[in-house]
Amino acid sequence: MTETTDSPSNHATADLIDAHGSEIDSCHTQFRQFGRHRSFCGPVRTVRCHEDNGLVKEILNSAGHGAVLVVDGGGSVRSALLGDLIAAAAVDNGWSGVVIHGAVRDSATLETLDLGVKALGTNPRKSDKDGAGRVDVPVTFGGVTFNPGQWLYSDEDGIVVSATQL
Ligand SMILES: O=C([O-])CC(=O)C(=O)O
Repeated sequence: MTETTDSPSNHATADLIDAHGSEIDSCHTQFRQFGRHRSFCGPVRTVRCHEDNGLVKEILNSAGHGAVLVVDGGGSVRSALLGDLIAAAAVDNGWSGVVIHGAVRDSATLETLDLGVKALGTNPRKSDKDGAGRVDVPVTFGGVTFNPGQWLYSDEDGIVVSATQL
């Protein structure tokens, strides 16, 4: 059987670490999977915010061009930074995934969406929408600094980040 070269299945994180371990970083945060896409990859965009998802909503409502939005919510699970409506907008706008160092809600619906979603956990409480935070700045968690423009590969085993597309 022939597999296409851009299939995420060719980018198992364990294989990437075995092949490129000294050049790529592996995030040690233990995320849960939420979206229907268990394997996803793409160039990194970032948001840093705290219990306010105004910027997350704005960015995921703009064209994603196959990118992965990495949201550093400071690890707070006191409110959700993503729910089903914003996630559906991300699908419509061509994002491949969202990694949230924080919480999501509407998790049953997230399971049905053609999107990769990783987050620490869930909380039904919604976040503020003041738009406080920063866009496309380096963000750090799980021993990894995620820089806009790097490539992120995610699957059931974890998340790895490379300076270039692998
Ligand atoms: O609006 C929010 O804060 C999150 C949410 O519930 C959604 O995306 O549907």
